[in-house]
Amino acid sequence: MEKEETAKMTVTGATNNIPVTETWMRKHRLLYDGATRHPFILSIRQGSVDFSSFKRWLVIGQDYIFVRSFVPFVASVLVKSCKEPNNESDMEVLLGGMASLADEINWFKKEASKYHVSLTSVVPQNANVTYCRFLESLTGQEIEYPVAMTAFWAIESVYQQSFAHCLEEGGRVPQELQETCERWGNEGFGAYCNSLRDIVDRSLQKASAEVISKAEVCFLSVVEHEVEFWNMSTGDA
Ligand SMILES: Cc1ncc(CO)c(N)n1
Repeated sequence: MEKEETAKMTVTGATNNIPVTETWMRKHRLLYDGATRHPFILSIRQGSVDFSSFKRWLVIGQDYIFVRSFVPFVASVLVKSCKEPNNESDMEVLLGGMASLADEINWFKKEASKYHVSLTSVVPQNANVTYCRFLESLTGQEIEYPVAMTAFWAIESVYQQSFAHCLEEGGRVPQELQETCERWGNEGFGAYCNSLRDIVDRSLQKASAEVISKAEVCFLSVVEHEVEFWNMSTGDA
């Protein structure tokens, strides 16, 4: 084995046949599950969630604010992807992501009017403000493509896997939250997350050890922000 390869392996723990994202998932499983199996998510799955005005305000109002900040971040990733070699399929996947965000924004508006949540007067909670700032910090030109892509994949995947878990056999999702769970937990969204993951793994194959470890740190930050996002459901975040 070449010296350089050995160094790379030490940093990432990756071997030739295990994708980097898979090594992260194994290494950080507990933390990751802390997000996808958060007590709030489990309460949705078990049907014990109290979908009172406060929870609606969280799932609709706070997430609407998050998604609005997510759009410029995704746009910045799209711009980066255009400068990558062999970018055609990346661009298409990211454009698809943009289209689904447009759809999401409409859905939030529809839900908001159904439940009489005023989207323009929702005040972002601290955890949300911090998360949105984190997204903004990742839009700069100096952020490498694999690092930004890692954040993008992690943000979408945590959400997809959380809501997919609610829909798995044995769940008792309340009727009013069924559509929410299906929106992010459906198989198509899962396939989209896998495409994002493949882009991350491919872009990391060519990356330096420094970029790979930056991407790993970024992955961990996303998971922590997701946990904090759901911690808002207890009202003392
Ligand atoms: C907090 C949060 N994370 C991820 C997503 C996925 O789009 C979302 N809508 N909200």
